[in-house]
Amino acid sequence: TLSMCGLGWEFEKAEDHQKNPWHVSIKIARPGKGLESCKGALVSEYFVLTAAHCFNIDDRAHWITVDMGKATSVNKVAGLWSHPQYNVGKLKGAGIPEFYDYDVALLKLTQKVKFSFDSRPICLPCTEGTTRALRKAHPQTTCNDHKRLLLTVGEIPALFVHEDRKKLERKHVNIKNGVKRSACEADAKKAPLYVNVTDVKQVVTPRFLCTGGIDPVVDPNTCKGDSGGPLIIPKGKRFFQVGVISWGVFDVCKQPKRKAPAYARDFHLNLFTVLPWLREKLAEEGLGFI
Ligand SMILES: CO[C@H]1CCN(Cc2c(C)cc(C)c3[nH]ccc23)[C@H](CO)C1
Repeated sequence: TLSMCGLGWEFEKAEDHQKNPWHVSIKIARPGKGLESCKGALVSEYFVLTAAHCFNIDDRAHWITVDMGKATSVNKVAGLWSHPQYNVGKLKGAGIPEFYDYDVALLKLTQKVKFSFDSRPICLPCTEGTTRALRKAHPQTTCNDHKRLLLTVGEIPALFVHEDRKKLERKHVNIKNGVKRSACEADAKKAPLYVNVTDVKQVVTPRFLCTGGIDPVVDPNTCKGDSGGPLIIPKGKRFFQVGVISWGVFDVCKQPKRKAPAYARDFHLNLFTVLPWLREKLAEEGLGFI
């Protein structure tokens, strides 16, 4: 059957993971180095989409586990593919210690996920599932139509999910995709590691979507632990992933008492900018890329 992507159970009594059935928690247990955690989104029967910066070059698949919220099982990982153009140290020579361009990765699970109330994939751009979910299912629907419908020019209402002690909280933000975009991106220079940045375009490449700040409204900010989670556009009771949480200027979880400054912005990898890589890696998943 054609599994419906991006469908969450909206009943008030529904469990968090039934409301956000794509949300996964990723743990990396490096021998002798403790535990690192990130978030991700289930995007097909075998694949989870997350951020490349969650992993090191020498991380092994068998150090990674994926938790979908069911108390019982965690999933083991058969493979890890970071985007080939991701290179965190690329600008070290220019005094820029961390570079987040192309910050996206796919994990392949060892077992196929049986879709259920609390495990179901989110809709990805330029797939048949998204065409159906957008109710634009006339055969001529193109990938550009998806972009036009999802990434409208202006402020785009979006959300991400923050996980706090197993509780999932939806955080509502605005993607600055119009006249407010350059102000959003300019605040990247306020990040602690970016004191040597002369032109913000060195670190905010065309691969990013920008949220946060206080204009038009105060946006909640991401924490380091939110890395890899999906940036989601809700549309007509369905949920579409347009970004991957990549990095932020200010980690609100590090200083929970402190109010986030107006320059606290968050940057997300725009999935429309990595479609060839997504198509290639997910070619066998039956997502029907258009
Ligand atoms: C360029 O300099 C900054 C890069 C990233 N930042 C850490 C960080 C990461 C890695 C990932 C996500 C999702 C974050 N959300 C908020 C902070 C934050 C720190 C600032 O806290 C330094």
